Amino acid sequence: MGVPPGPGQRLVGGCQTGRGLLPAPHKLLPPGEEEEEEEGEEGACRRAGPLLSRARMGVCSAAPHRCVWSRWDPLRWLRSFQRRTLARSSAPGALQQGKPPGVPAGAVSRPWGLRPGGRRGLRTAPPGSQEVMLTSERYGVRRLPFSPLSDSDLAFFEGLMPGRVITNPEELEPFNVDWLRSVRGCSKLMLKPQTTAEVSQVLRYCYERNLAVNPQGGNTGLVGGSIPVFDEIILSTVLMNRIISFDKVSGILVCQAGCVLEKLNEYLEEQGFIMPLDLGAKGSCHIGGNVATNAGGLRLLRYGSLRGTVLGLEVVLADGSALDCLASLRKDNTGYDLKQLFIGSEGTLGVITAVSILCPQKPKSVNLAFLGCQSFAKVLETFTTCRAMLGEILSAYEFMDEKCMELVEKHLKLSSPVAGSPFYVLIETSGSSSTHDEEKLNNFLERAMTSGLVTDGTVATDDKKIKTLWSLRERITEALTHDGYVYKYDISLPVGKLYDLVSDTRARLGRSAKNVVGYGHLGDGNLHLNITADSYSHSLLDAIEPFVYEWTARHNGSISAEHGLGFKKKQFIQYSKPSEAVLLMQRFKAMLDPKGILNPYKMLPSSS
Ligand SMILES: O=C(O)CC[C@@H](O)C(=O)O
Ligand SMILES: [Zn+2]
Repeated sequence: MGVPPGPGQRLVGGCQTGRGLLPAPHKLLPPGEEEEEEEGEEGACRRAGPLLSRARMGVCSAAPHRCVWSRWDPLRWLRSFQRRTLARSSAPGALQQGKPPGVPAGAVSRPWGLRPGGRRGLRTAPPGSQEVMLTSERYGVRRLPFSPLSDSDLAFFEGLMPGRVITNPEELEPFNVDWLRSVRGCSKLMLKPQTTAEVSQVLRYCYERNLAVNPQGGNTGLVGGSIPVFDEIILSTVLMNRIISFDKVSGILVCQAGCVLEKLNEYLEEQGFIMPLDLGAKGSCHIGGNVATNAGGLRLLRYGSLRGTVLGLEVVLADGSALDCLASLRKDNTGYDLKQLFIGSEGTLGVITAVSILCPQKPKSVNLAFLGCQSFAKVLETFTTCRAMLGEILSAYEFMDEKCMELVEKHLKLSSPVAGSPFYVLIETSGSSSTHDEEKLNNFLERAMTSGLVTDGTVATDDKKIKTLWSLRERITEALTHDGYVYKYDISLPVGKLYDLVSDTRARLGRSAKNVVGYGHLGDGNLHLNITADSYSHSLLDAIEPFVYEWTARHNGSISAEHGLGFKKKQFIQYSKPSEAVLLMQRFKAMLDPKGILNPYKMLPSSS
């Protein structure tokens, strides 16, 4: 299904390097330009769709095959894009079966570089083989007076869930260290319940015995919230992975907390639906953990936060009592909305065992534009323009700076089809009519290019290319871990100020940091400021904190947009919440967990 070349244009077919053929059209060359043949091995070129490039020549070094793109008139391309849209819309059965970002059904991604099944393991070379320092030593934490684990405790748990009681230190190791290799605990026991009743029995026992418990999902958190600080018992949701029900009429899914986000999405896609959230960690993270941290991710701009899409929860409280608020209703105004207390409570108030969640229809048409901007002001103006012109079909607006792209290329060997700009934006549309969506996207792109908001770019409309482009953004976190020790900041700010924090931090740290990068969910006003160094250093940390938090508070931002406070940020909550609010949170904690056994040392400051 080729696309007819526009007047004066020659269509250059797929990358014809032996057997590896990219579906035509691969690229469009203006008249008079010769395609440069590059030496390359067999294989498919991973470059995304047609390029919008202003007078530039570059080489896509996607291994193992290399291809070339050439000088190019964006408007000519746009016109050809419009013609294709029209041609497609008049063809029978022209609806494009687009896919949302992420992996095609059946494929297993390795987000965060994780192996499935909750075991950490890097897709690429490990970021560092050094031993991770114990959190208690690095941060000077004192153990609270919980009971130590006894042989009779082990005998009780073994009797309760035979074969699902892990005590082997080697087996426990990956669950005692976070994926970033920045915090480490020394738990001697991990339990793998399968049912809510088992979670209930475990907690009842722990509560009576005064044993501390660390709930853990896919262990993909970035603030040390799911790793024990001392010897807390790890309560894993890994075997609680059953889908309980899905109602195709309402789109409401009910499932256990340990279901992996990507698996849920695959299950829903088969029924014509998707999960309302999508994260880089989707291949490993558990829905219970997503809800416990109120994870945001890449689709929040379109489908809103979990505070809106989660309709009900089942939670086991610290004393073992189960709270069944697993409603599957869009509307329910009977009393306080208790589930909201547990969403984002990071396992400190109860253990989420099941979730009821509202899922949107799978969009029939998805397009992705990856564009280069010459300044952050242009990134902002591009956002306001696309929001106005794309309206309801806009489903993601992500940005990243050139440093991010450099690191993704350097450490992961991914190649970007668009280069040479200080900023990049990724704009996704999701809708129900490809003709309508492409027309809107065309109009927007034309405006963005003719007005100079965007100087370079590419557009993808098929699943594979969309996925390739998304990985440039989704794998930044992974690339950063290969750059050294990473200091992470997940900040909400008035969108106009978003990048000032990156520039100010860069200027402040000078050469003491290896790299200071900024990227994130611009459409949600969420910046991911990441700083890398060869290794962890107290003095660098002192130069960053509390500077970043003070800066954020001064600009009315939040020091945790979507990652939570976990262990690493809990002492800084006052930069975003007044002391009265923190006090009230501590009172809720004391009421629901009077002995403080649930995820101790996390989220709330040690003393107010
Ligand atoms: O690594 C980070 O700082 C951000 C991770 C994640 O929230 C993302 O948006 O990619
Ligand atoms: Zn994020």
